[in-house]
Amino acid sequence: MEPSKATSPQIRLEKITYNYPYSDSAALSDVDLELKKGEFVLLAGPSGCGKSTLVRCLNRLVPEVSGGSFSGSVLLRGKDLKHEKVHSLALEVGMVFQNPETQLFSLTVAEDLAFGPENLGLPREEIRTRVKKALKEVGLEGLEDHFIFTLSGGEKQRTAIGGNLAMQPEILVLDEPTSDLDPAGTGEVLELLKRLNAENRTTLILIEHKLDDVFEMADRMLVMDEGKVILDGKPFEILCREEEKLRKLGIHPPQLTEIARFLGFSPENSSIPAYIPDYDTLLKRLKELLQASEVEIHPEGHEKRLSEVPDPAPQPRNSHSHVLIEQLCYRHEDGSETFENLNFEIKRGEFLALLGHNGAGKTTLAGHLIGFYRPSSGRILLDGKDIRGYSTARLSKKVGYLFQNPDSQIFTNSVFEEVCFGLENLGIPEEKIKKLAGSALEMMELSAYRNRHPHALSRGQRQRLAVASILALEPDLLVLDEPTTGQDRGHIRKFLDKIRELNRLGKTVILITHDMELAAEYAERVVVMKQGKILLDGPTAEVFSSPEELGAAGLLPPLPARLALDLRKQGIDIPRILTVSDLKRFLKARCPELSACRPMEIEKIVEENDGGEEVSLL
Ligand SMILES: Nc1ncnc2c1ncn2[C@@H]1O[C@H](COP(=O)(O)OP(=O)(O)OP(=O)(O)O)[C@@H](O)[C@H]1O
Ligand SMILES: Nc1ncnc2c1ncn2[C@@H]1O[C@H](COP(=O)(O)OP(=O)(O)OP(=O)(O)O)[C@@H](O)[C@H]1O
Repeated sequence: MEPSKATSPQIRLEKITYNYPYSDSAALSDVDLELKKGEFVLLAGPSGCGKSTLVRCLNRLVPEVSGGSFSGSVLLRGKDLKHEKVHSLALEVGMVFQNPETQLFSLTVAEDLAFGPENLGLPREEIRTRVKKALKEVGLEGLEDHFIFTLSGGEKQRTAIGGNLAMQPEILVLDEPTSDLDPAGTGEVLELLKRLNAENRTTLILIEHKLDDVFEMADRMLVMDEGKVILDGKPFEILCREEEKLRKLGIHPPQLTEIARFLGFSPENSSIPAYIPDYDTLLKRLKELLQASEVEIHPEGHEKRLSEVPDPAPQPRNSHSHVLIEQLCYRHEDGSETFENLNFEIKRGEFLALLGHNGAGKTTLAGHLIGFYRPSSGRILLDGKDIRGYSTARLSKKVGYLFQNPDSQIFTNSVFEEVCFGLENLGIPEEKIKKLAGSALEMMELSAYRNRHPHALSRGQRQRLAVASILALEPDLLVLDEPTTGQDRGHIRKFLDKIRELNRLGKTVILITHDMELAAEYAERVVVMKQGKILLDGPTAEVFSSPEELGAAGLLPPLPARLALDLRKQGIDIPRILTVSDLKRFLKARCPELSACRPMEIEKIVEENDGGEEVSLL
């Protein structure tokens, strides 16, 4: 939707500068910004750059609740919000926070959705209608009477979004609303946002680190750094033109733009209008390029060679069992069954990604390894020993468990104390504790915050703190439950590179994630769960070559894997591919002219290859 120049701004921020209490560095610095009604704005920026702080100015959480020193004005439809109270703005500005648990107050899902409308004093019938509609919109029909504390992470996130929808606000701010959702759930929520924006003209501000699913939907992208808005424009243009700058900030381009740009679909030349190619266009372009290069390299035909392409050689594996789960059955207190006779083995030194839809049982399974859950029947062996009699404290020496929500594992009053906490419990000498804690903080780029209260960190910083606390303990088995929430891609990669290094030194890693791109890049084995059962289990390339089975679990292979699969189906000679880097490497080897040409030159190649057919890529 093109923002109309004629309409006056719905929101206007004038010269906003803000410092949190006791903080000498500004979280926001001289921000001027206008948003029009009905705009769909994507707000990106490295972890800690001020995104959450900025949006909290819109409903006066900053500074009314946060305190600190604030200057400048926030105007909503021309009205200065200076004298407004947070609760009075709830009808106008809805906010879905990063951590859904901070905004779920009621006992059951339906009660939580009704909470806002009840506070507005709406008639009973109207409340019922709104709740029913919101339940449907967020896909929680059937779960209305479930207790909030029994919901999986993704189900909680849907409840938080539903609660806001029931309020029908004019402006909806969503802080990483899909970070805990499975790919199918993410698709549903994004469709919903598109509909709200198109049909109700709800102004949307979406904060996201992973841009793949959202950059095409937004009209406008804002990029922040160090408390300032540094880029403002159309998402595809910013992502292509400013790729280097964004990468330096830790904002990685979506896979689609990275591949598109490599293939020459790019608005870098300002005389060319921005054009986002869709999946089929990329597929067609790749097919053309690879067919042309096949004729050159293998004029005799390609069928034979497809079978010659070897799949990645299986990694030699240590056969020593690290985790052995035998006939595991687990029932929650309410009698609902998550596992029935589950069998599963993880070898020492494996890097395994555990995938599955929301509520599949991933967290429940992982929680058994640290004693949060105890089998109803069956047993779990760690290094051949039954852990039945082991306390969680004892298990935590062997198993480093990173919670889905970092706030669940932060106990102390300073960043440094937090990292020392676990080490002290292990009775390690003080000097060694200081050393281990110092290097874990450095690894997670948190040394500058060592004296700060953990809750005065941004969400991404808190997540990194939780990781630092675990890495300092140097456990043999690392269980990372969605460790990427709230992190910018730069920090995610640094962190996972570090985890990979530890894995190469012999640590076993279980990565629970909804991010297929990261699973494809880092894991050597992928296990897919569906409703408490293991649906797929195998080497990563093999699992991501089974789109139908993955689809049954609500998952989709990452874009480069899908492209390669579809090309193979069309008889093109291409091996299994998992990452954009693999795809680029393969294309560079097969079509050397591609890496050498710039966008305008690509246009020429297309004209030549198409033999006169008018297909303009740009
Ligand atoms: N309560 C607080 N007291 C002091 N400083 C704070 C507080 N909350 C946040 N900050 C700091 O303000 C800066 C901006 O934080 P903010 O949460 O707005 O960042 P963000 O861009 O939303 O980060 P993320 O992507 O990690 O959520 C960060 O440097 C953070 O450490
Ligand atoms: N205390 C509980 N009582 C009853 N049911 C529960 C309880 N805790 C979890 N469940 C249910 O068990 C199922 C598995 O939950 P789990 O948190 O393991 O899923 P998950 O695969 O980790 O999901 P997500 O990706 O959303 O985090 C879900 O349907 C959840 O609603």
